Amino acid sequence: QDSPNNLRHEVDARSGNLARSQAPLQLEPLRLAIDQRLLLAQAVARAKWNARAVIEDLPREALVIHAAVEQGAALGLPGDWIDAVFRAQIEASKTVQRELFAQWRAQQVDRFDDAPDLARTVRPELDRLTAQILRSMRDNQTALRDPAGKADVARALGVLEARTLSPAAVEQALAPF
Ligand SMILES: C=C(O[C@@H]1C=C(C(=O)O)C=C[C@H]1O)C(=O)O
Repeated sequence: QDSPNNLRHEVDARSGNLARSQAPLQLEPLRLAIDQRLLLAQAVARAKWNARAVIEDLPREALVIHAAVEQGAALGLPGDWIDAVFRAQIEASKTVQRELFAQWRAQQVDRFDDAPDLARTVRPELDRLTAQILRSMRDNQTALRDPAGKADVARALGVLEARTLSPAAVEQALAPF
């Protein structure tokens, strides 16, 4: 109740910084969804490794972006913003996958016993995360698009479990924010 966060907002309110006190950042759902999407790249990579498939699937990428832009429009989100955010998530996912493939090639991994089904299991989960990312973008649209709030947003989103997997991928995923 008296968390540093609440105290900070009280101080802001008393000093007349109402805009800020009325709109505390609620970026935890967005942070989690971005993190989960990146972590899922491990499952994607395993499925592709077992199938001897290539990492990049441009028709699927176009579908992901198209669906996100359409769903985002229904939530009142601008298409160019959605486009940039999802292109970044896709590039980040491919970075994780490429790094894993490089490791597995070096270790001469043959096949995994426990690779998930990409189309039936993993992609539906990615689609669910797309919806979650869009909802939290809608819920925090003002804060996320305010250039003055960049540092706060970066702090709120910055700690991702996926960083242990690939710091480079995390940088890519967070770049549009
Ligand atoms: C995650 C995948 O790998 C790549 C990344 C994609 C994504 O992040 O949505 C889509 C297609 C692929 O280029 C996938 O194939 O589903």
